Amino acid sequence: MKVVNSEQIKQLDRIAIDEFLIPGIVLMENAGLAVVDEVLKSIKDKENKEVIIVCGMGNNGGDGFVVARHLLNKGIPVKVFITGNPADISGDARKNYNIIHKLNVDIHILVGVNNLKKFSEIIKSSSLIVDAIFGTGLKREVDGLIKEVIHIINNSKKEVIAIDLPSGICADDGSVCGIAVRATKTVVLALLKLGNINYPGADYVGEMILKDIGIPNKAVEDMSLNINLITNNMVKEYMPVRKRDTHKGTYGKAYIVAGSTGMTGAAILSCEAALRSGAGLLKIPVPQSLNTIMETRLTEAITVPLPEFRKGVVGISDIEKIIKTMEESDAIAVGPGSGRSRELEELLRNMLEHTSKPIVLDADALNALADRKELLELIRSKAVMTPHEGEMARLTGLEIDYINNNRIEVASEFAKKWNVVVVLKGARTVVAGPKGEIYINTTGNPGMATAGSGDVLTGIITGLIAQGIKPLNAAAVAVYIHGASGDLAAQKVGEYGLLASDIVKEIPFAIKEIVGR
Ligand SMILES: NC(=O)C1=CN([C@@H]2O[C@H](COP(=O)(O)OP(=O)(O)OC[C@H]3O[C@@H](n4cnc5c(N)ncnc54)[C@H](OP(=O)(O)O)[C@@H]3O)[C@@H](O)[C@H]2O)[C@@H](O)CC1
Ligand SMILES: Nc1ncnc2c1ncn2[C@@H]1O[C@H](COP(=O)(O)OP(=O)(O)O)[C@@H](O)[C@H]1O
Ligand SMILES: [K+]
Repeated sequence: MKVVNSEQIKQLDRIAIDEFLIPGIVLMENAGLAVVDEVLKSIKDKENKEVIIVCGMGNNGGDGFVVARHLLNKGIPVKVFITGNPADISGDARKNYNIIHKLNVDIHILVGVNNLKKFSEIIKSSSLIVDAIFGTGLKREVDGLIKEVIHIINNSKKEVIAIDLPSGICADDGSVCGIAVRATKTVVLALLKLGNINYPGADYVGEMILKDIGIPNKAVEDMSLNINLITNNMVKEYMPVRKRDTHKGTYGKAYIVAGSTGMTGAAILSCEAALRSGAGLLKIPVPQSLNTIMETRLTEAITVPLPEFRKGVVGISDIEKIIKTMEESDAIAVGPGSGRSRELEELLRNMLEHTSKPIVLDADALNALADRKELLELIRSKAVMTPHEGEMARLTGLEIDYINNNRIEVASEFAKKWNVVVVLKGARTVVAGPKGEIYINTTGNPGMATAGSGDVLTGIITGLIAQGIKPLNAAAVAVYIHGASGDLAAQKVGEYGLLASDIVKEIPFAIKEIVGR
């Protein structure tokens, strides 16, 4: 599903109007009608049906005027509040204002303190508020009278239906521009905006309903939009069908280089997650002294004991064996719980130099790359890097705050620069491909902010690549499954006590629920 920023929706709007000759007022009519549907649903069982519509001076306000007209026609009592001088309304919004003016709709103009008091009183006795102050045209901090208006709306505790975006949320990144309406429901028009799904905006939208307003699909296709929301359908499309006449070799061999003394758990979580995601076979190189514990904990994996660099850390004295196993595999991962050492850097250098196989780089492998940036040059192709913002900061030298405020741009620039797939983890994980492809994930919950959760993700990505899914798609599908597994786990144990191992246990059930098998 496509996601747009304010510039892209403006451009799409222009294409629909100028190239496909759909009058803007028709789109506005469709937008208003889409909102009316939702308003009627909401007030259906209410005795008091009075609807307050708060309109701004742009097209979002224009949508609000259309809503007013149709509600009036259905006998619903409506009051319209306008946040400025109606003389300043122009274009299609002006036409719709003129119509409701002619129809003698009860229109109030919001100016001055007394006026706000009246507004506050009137909404107390209403049933529902429609927020049509700002949509994608919000440009600067909200202040003055409109700030007060939004404050009153939020304090009213009334049900609020926002048109397109809760007013005050920036369409481009979900930031709050001073203050924003806390909506119960947001009717999103035509396409999802980044502001609807990115935090903190996502916390303000309430229930999100996406409505068609008649923009031709062809116009959307012609724009080759690059930002996508990962959906159930995408996962269904890419998860391989398990045909009857197959065997474990069909589903690929994974090779996970992970774990060291004190961090065997990371290896176990990654390995179990890869197997629970459907990989046919899994091998793990193990420092000799840890072999017994790994064998005891990993029933289904094959451990490959190797000489140690120091106790509990895989050495590279038998690098040929590592390279051979690596090349016999379909997907490789390196890093979870590997520990930071010169030896790991050398191991990684050898792996990157010798492999032609897709490789997932996580945790200590990312630290090694941050410490020795020249190793990044060795990544030739098909690598998936899974940094959280801290690891991304070390890799790029950027401030964490900057990364968090520009997650898509940072992930995408890095992916393009190094020709890799980047999974920038967090509350809205961004998956970026080397050609500018972007996938955003909305599954998952804060219970997943727990030790080992990222190791599970690495296992899922590796397991999916082993099954033949291309790295970019595997990364996108994996973050969705990872989040969905975390959501199932949270349903059972809540968010506080959720452990990474709870996420692993839910992987098969999440896949079954999404894929249906
Ligand atoms: N895309 C589509 O296909 C369709 C889109 N449609 C709808 O149009 C919406 C976009 O409309 P839009 O572009 O007119 O912008 P909108 O959100 O109404 O805001 C602009 C107004 O707000 C003002 N303003 C801005 N910031 C401010 C601030 N901080 N404080 C105070 N004022 C501020 C700004 O004033 P200015 O900066 O110009 O002085 C201007 O007056 C979109 O979300 C959807 O609902 C549908 O009608 C059908 C088809
Ligand atoms: N609030 C949240 N909502 C959704 N997912 C989250 C949230 N917090 C963390 N996660 C997910 O949990 C994982 C944490 O990974 P990471 O920070 O690497 O943990 P660790 O290093 O302990 O394994 C990431 O996939 C991240 O996207
Ligand atoms: K709005």
